[in-house]
Amino acid sequence: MLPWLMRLLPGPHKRIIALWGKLIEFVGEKVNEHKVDHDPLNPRDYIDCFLDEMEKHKDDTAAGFDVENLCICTLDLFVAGTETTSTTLYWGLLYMMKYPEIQAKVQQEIDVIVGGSRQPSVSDRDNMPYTNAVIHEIQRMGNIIPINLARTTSEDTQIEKYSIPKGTMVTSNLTSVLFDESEWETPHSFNPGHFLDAEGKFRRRDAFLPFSLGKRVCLGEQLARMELFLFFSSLLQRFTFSPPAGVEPSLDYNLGATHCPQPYKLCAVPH
Ligand code: HEM
Repeated sequence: MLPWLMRLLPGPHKRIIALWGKLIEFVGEKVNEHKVDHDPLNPRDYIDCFLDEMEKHKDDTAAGFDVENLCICTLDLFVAGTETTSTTLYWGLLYMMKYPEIQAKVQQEIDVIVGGSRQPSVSDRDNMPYTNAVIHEIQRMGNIIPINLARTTSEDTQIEKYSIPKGTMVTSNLTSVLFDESEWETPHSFNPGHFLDAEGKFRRRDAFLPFSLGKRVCLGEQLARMELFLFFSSLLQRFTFSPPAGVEPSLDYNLGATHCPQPYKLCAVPH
């Protein structure tokens, strides 16, 4: 927001800007290393593929394939893909401590479908509707990006009676959808039943939008969903999580880059 103003104003954000610069520099070094042995016939990763695109579009400066963009996009993947998934797992373990009966039902499903002799795999997910529903409910209640990311309108836009001029910063309120009282049976309670039909089969819900939607929907949605399933089910396969004796798990949160539970202690007892 107002990047030119932020650069001029003194304050703690200066440190963030400086550290961000260092990270960009680090990625720049990696890009240079890639250039040394880059083989267009054998791209090894995202940086190699981007370098190929740069070569293809070298006469089209408007295409956006330049080193600066490559560094920022590479860093975006790390920034967008780490704290989001870990914060969701923090909420997940917290809710499992708070609702031990739900945790026990997830473990029961894991025991039946996966057993103890192998790790869960993504192909198990379709056979584990309860676990899947619990993960969806963790994401709904966790609501880790409550007002989504800031975007800018690329053209004059009319939404019902509202005219939004080109170049306006807009954010969409994901909280209003994830807790919509006309969509969810018990919007403010942790209830995996939101994602289960009468027969206990998994059911999708249109108002489940933690990854947003549309053209700028989360690029990593499929990866994140895989990670959440694998980490969550593997952890519960091996451990039962409970609060330390005499502690009532608290849903208090910090609101920073994400909506995150306050640091908490848990006991992990082998299952
Ligand atoms: C639980 C995990 C995650 C959640 C809840 C989440 C949520 C979101 C949301 C709400 C947006 C903004 C969409 C919009 O502006 O309308 C977004 C964007 C994005 N996410 Fe995720 N995300 C998660 C994990 C990941 C992962 C694992 C990656 C990749 C490694 C990733 C990469 C991105 C990128 C690159 C964007 C920007 C897309 C663009 O600007 O077009 N995310 N994410």
